[in-house]
Amino acid sequence: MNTDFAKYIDHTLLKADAKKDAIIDLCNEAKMYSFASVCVNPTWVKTAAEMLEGTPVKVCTVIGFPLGASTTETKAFETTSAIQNGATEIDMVVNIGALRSRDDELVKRDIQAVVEAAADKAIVKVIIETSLLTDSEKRTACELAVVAGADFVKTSTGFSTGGATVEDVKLMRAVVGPELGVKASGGVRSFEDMEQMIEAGATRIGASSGVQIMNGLKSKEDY
Ligand SMILES: O=C[C@H](O)COP(=O)(O)O
Repeated sequence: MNTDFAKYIDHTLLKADAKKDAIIDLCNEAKMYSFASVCVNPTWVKTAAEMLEGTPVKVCTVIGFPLGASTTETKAFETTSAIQNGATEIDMVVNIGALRSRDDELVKRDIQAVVEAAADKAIVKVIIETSLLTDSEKRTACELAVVAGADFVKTSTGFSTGGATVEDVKLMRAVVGPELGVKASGGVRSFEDMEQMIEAGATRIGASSGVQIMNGLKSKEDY
């Protein structure tokens, strides 16, 4: 386990009403704590990239977010545009309806289009939205993400009926094997939550509570 816990965290602000000041604060916090990335909506990628230029903090954005119901062409265009604006991490939402309809070919093609658009300029994490899926659908989504060439699978948007659970992270890790990334996101609020997700197999944490999580670590160390 990497004990540099900050490097697990994608410091996230995806709320629709997030103002520019809040995005600037997010970037400053990410620099201060040396988080892995900031995760912002596409409209804020350019601002974040300018603020974080020359720092190790990456710019992550979301594609087909939060429903996953955009067309494949739209997701590919969003990806190209985000990369042009400075994103190097792409968190796409899988086509949940197609997955649940067992249209595995569309689900795979959708992911492949984003992977191809990202090429060697960005990594791709596939949000499968576990709270809406059966365990069998979770497994299928992870298998298709692997076949389609994704770099990570990710539990949740944080905008649906539920977030990350230890059981789902374990299931996803078991399906994708030891090499692919697994990102736990949605409802990770404390250092203890993060530790449990890492123990279960998560290699990245998506959280809007990144500072709170790190303060929890500090309290533990000071104890
Ligand atoms: O990773 C993306 C999620 O929206 C973060 O969810 P959260 O706000 O519950 O931490």
